[in-house]
Amino acid sequence: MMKLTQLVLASHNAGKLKELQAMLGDSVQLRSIGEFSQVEPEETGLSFVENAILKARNAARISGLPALADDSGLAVDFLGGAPGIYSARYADGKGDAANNAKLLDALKDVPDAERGAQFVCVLALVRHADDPLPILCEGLWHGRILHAASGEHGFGYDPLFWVPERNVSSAELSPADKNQISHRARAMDLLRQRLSLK
Ligand SMILES: O=P(O)(O)OP(=O)(O)OP(=O)(O)OC[C@H]1O[C@@H](n2cnc3c(O)ncnc32)[C@H](O)[C@@H]1O
Ligand SMILES: [Mg+2]
Repeated sequence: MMKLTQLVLASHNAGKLKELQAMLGDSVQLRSIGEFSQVEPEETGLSFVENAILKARNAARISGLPALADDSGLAVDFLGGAPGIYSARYADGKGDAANNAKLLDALKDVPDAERGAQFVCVLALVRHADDPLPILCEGLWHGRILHAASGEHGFGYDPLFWVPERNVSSAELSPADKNQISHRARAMDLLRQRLSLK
């Protein structure tokens, strides 16, 4: 693998950029695809892997730089793994607050024992738009869906995600703590190994 000093992050989500740059440290500079284009590609894949590759190729094509994409979401056991790859679009694109309200409603009266869920993160790295061998790394984070939102940190579904190993919601973890144990942290650990960073 060539030495990477600059990567474009194929994401319009500021929360992801912050977390991924913090995890990478100074070794690699992450530039946002927002510097190059405001148009978001349609996420037409049927899996996190397909959507991550699609976003990475699109960003590499637009920027001319090697590209990293993060496709992630929340899979809720009681909902058969939904919202899954549709997590960002769960409430028809109305945003995080609407997504969280819809999830709480879908789990109304569901007891704690049946509220298990996993955050999923797939990172895809392509060296150029037509790269025939994207690097793929995944991470899972097991927890439970709370009955009400709690905490101010993070983004997305963090206020509803109970982290059993810490007894807090993931929005109550400090950013540094979340970045040690999250689905994204696990995927990034693998990516760093693949790239011989560390
Ligand atoms: O596609 P890009 O531009 O990267 O940004 P996005 O926000 O649309 O990202 P996804 O398509 O991967 O959808 C991810 C969804 O899962 C949520 N999500 C992912 N990681 C999360 C985390 O660490 N904490 C809370 N919610 C998370 C996030 O809020 C979105 O609703
Ligand atoms: Mg998206």
